[in-house]
Amino acid sequence: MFRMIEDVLPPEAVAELVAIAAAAQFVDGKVSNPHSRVKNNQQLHEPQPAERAAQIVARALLGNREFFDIAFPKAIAPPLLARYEPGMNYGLHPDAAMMQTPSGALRSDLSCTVFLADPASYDGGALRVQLGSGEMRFKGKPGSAVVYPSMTLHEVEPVTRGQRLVAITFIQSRIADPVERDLLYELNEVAALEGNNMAPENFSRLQAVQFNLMRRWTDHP
Ligand SMILES: O=C(O)CCC(=O)C(=O)O
Ligand SMILES: [Fe+2]
Repeated sequence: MFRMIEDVLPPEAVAELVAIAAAAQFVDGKVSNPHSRVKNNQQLHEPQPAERAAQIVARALLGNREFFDIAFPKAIAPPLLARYEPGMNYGLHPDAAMMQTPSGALRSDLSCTVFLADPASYDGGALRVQLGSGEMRFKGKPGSAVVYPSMTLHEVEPVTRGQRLVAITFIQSRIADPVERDLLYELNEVAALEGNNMAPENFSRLQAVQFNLMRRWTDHP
């Protein structure tokens, strides 16, 4: 499932992240993927500002109802600020299945980019997700986020002007299977939208289906 979520971060949070990025040192993005031959960006590596940035973005995502409903998050990797200057890109790649985080290993089911720069302020730099012989391209406004399956091949197109600043993170979902996750999201949405129009006894039966699918499909702790 591919979802753009608007206004994950309020303008003040975007401004704080932009200020953190402006004041901090960025390093070659290869620090976290030393063997990558396609990663050509920069990332924030100074512990204190990186921690503050991660906290702002993680809190906003986990507090966002739409994100919660779509992702069924069990754990998220500390969001990382990444920067692309003219000439930088991140060539076509899949995201690793397992990642180490301070709170343990995480299986990456969903990937997320939170956009922090005004799309008019840079050229290029779209996130392009390959879908067979088709594609989806995302270049969101500041504070918006795109959530997409980590199993896709995707790339960040070369930036040719300005600076692309984003926060990126990876999410382990309580529902590992993408088809099951999307089915339950749809069912929950329809139940939330139409439940009040149903006879109460039918709504209870529908809820039993929602809850029992959740029991069957979620990872056991
Ligand atoms: O910068 C982005 O939007 C995505 C970067 C990416 O694909 C990654 O870090 O794995
Ligand atoms: Fe990626």
